[in-house]
Amino acid sequence: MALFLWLGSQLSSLWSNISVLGVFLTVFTLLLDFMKRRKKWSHYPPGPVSLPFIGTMLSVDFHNPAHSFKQLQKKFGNIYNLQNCWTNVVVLNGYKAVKEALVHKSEDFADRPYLPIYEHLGYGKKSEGIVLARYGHGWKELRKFTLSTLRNFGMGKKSLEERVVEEAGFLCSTFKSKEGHSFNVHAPVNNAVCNVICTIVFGERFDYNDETFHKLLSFFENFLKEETGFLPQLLNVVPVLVRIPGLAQKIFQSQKAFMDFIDVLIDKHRETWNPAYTRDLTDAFLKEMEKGKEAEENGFHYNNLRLVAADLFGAGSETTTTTLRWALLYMLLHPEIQSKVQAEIDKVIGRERPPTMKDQVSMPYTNAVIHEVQRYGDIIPVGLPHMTYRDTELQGFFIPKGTTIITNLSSVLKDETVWEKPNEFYPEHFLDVNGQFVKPDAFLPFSAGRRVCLGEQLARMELFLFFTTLLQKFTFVLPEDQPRPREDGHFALTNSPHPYLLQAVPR
Ligand code: HEM
Repeated sequence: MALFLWLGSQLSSLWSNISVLGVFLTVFTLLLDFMKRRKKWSHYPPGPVSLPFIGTMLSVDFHNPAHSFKQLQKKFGNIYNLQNCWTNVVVLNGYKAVKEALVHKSEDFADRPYLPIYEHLGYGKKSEGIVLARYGHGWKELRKFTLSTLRNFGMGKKSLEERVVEEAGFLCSTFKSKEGHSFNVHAPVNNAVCNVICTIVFGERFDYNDETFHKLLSFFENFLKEETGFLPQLLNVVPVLVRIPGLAQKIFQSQKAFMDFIDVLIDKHRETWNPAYTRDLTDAFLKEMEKGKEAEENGFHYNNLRLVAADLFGAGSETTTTTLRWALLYMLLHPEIQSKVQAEIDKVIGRERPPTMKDQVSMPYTNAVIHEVQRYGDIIPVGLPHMTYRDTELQGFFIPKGTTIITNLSSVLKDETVWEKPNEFYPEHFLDVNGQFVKPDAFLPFSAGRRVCLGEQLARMELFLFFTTLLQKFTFVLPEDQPRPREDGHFALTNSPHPYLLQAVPR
């Protein structure tokens, strides 16, 4: 009995000790969390109340961040702060704030935050590719190399232009094979756009019916879905979670499969490599790698080759495909605009000769329509995350080094202080009173400054050549049995149209 009493008293004292310890730990953790979230700076941008541990993450719908950012802009103004757990985030809204940061203070805002969710793909301190690379020597070297290689392969010159025109021909044949029946343009347009990147990176294109090609494209589509929503955001700011063995591979299966695919293509390529003859970007990269230690230190090693190839696929395919899908959707919704574009094509190019980039200057209306598709389609609404490279100041606010910056491009492309009809499809935004093409400064779908889209020239060439070739050969109509397509988009890093069907009637 005495033993039981003694045990009981020991247990109760242990329990009260545990309780005290628990209370102490809770208070300590809350205090630590409070200290980490406390802003010690004066003139820091305002923002919503930050909750323990999760900060302001509940203030943002990560499936539609542009909408949340717009609501927060109404409350806190053009520059406000958010807190993803303990990561400081500042969101920039409207043309003035975004331009001042990206253009006038370009270097201050040129860094990228480190994103641990990509570690399982081989991304790390010495292998960053271009898109996610921290601002510095390695990024500069790879960006310079990629830009000059693209240029040498004809970016802005005739040979790449010819390849795009040829690909537009294949795309037209696929549309023609539908014989006027309703179909979804997503897959064929994606095939055509991916083939342009494939030609640049691996020197070859795929047949649209190729099984391997279909697999690659479906991995990539899921790749984007996997990095959308609350969970990836959480894993990026609490990296210890993403480093739990096997977890990233499980959550990001398609990303891994996509990367494995890139590895197979590079390995196949290496087998047939001849240093005397550069076929494509992979060959040019392999040649740099041969230059030895210095080249390796500049970032020319195998892992970066995989990441640069993946970057070009990632950044260059979905973006252009989505823009073209919006373009055809707007033609269905605005047949009178489609007719005006076709009239200009008939006048300047005719029905037979393929379009060339030289035609662009003589086609202000078509050019205005393509620009308006990019503005209104708003395909990368919240840009890619930047990070401050040093302490800086913006419109009277202090922003410390290492702050994650969101450049809300949607708020620029639809800035009510700049555009006459921000929420309508209105090609006249890009025409002067004489019907000549003009480009307002707030046209920033490719962003601006040091991290401006590296593929802008290529993308603009693809948009012009694919769009004019398609409208030269077909009139796009809404099938009678189909509802009017939705004009609002679906967000998964890009803002893309909901699936729709059309009929391509040969002209
Ligand atoms: C309509 C098509 C496209 C749009 C709207 C677009 C838009 C963008 C945007 C908004 C960024 C982020 C810039 C920033 O961080 O401020 C970006 C970055 C980038 N884009 Fe594009 N892009 C398009 C096509 C392409 C193509 C075809 C390529 C490839 C050849 C490409 C390669 C890149 C790369 C490599 C970056 C990262 C640049 C860096 O961090 O230095 N893009 N793009």
